[in-house]
Amino acid sequence: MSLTLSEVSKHNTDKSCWVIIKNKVYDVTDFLAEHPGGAKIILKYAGRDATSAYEPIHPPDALDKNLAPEKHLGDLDSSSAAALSDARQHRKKTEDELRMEREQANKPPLSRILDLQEMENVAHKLISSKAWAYYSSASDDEITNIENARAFTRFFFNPRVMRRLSNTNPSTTILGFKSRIPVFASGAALAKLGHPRGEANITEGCGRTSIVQMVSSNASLSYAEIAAARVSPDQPLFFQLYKHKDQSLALKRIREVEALGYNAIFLTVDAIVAGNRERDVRAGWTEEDVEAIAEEQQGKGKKGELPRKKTDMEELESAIDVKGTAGALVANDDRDMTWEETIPWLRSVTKLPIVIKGVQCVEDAVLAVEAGVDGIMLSNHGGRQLEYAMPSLEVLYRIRKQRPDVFSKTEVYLDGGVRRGTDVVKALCLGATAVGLGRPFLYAQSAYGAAGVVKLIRFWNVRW
Ligand code: HEM
Ligand SMILES: Cc1cc2nc3c(=O)[nH]c(=O)nc-3n(C[C@H](O)[C@H](O)[C@H](O)COP(=O)(O)O)c2cc1C
Repeated sequence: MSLTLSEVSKHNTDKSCWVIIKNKVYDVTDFLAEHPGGAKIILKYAGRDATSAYEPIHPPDALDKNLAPEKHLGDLDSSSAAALSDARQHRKKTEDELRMEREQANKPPLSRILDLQEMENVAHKLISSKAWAYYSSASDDEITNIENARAFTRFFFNPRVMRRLSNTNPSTTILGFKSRIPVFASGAALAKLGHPRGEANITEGCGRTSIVQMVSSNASLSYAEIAAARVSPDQPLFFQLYKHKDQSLALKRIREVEALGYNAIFLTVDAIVAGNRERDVRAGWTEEDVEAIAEEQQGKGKKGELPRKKTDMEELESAIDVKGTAGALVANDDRDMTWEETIPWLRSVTKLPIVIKGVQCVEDAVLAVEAGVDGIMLSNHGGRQLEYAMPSLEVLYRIRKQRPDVFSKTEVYLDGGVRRGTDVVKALCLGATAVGLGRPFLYAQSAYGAAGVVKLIRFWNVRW
């Protein structure tokens, strides 16, 4: 069936809500209540094109997976599609888009980038303010995020000399999978916000440098697309699991990644409620304001008549509470996970190795070992969840001091603030098997695609 813009525009309420995504029309009326991002955000696009809001934050298979075939109403007719494309092309660019274009033209060559901070600076200039806010923000006053990195500055080496070093080899194994250096990409959502190829850049970069990528449950490509981006079929991929509160949906997700050949499950346990990332929330408002101005300029606002200003109470109640880009990502997470029930359940449904991601104190490291997991990942989600969680490196140090037996019973990984080769070495000296990096991979792929990811790994002077 082919539909016109005018037909679609009639379905613009919660009683009948149609949206256009990439020239296809969907009836999302029944889905409104189920949407992890909330109904209001979809209603904002009811009866019109939602592509630009939808695309960067949803994997391409989200609609197929979640809407019954009869809700896929058909294509826009060719003249409507042409009208939409024309409107898109002639849309006045925002200040932010113009800035990004300017910066892209002046991007420094990758060979001139010497460290992760420079890579981050380039990414900051190139990506949208919304992407920057989502990637860089952390909870509340961002203390834990800052301290994650600063913790590394509190530990010094006790350097030993006169040891044979010409034949050193930094490679290791993580859960039995070979890794060129003891570093991997921690699962971080929505890589497409920073670069159109998104997570596939990280997959290719990790494949080329023989390190492992952990893929986020909230990746912006489908898990299949990411698996397909591997440089060889045996390139290992770990899967970061957000466990859905509906056990059968959680199982469906596990079965999907098992079938695709993913090699381990990293169950995230530190994000069962959304972190309070205020910079991320503010970025959403800026976007809304820009849209409102654009609509006014394109004559969609009610020109001539002064709209009645809402009372403060009306404004408060009608505001779309999207909690930033991140707010909805964990909306369906299981909030009742326990050591006693969740780990045995996970063990019973999968043979893949299980790692707990988000251990933040010595006591829980010990409980994780007792629960029999294959690895523990000391992480506070890059300071994005519980503010004043202790820096991951400090937790590692405390485990080393108080419960060194943990290291002989399971593999211990860490992420949060790792930015230099010396940070990696400090974590290894304290007993970690390997370390993960979150933001740096997002920045590297945003700025330079897969080449940026390769460069990021090469920063640590490992030549190949
Ligand atoms: C504009 C029209 C939109 C449509 C038609 C739409 C549709 C969908 C669909 C079909 C899903 C998959 C549900 C699932 O996997 O359980 C989904 C998930 C989601 N949506 Fe939307 N969405 C829209 C806008 C938005 C916006 C603007 C946001 C954020 C501010 C958002 C945030 C999310 C999140 C966080 C998820 C969960 C992703 C995941 O579980 O992988 N959506 N949406
Ligand atoms: C933008 C962004 C998205 C993230 N998404 C996820 C996610 O989907 N699942 C998850 O377990 N952790 C997620 N994390 C946390 C990372 O896996 C990792 O723990 C953290 O980024 C490490 O800190 P670092 O950024 O200082 O390296 C995310 C982090 C960032 C910055």
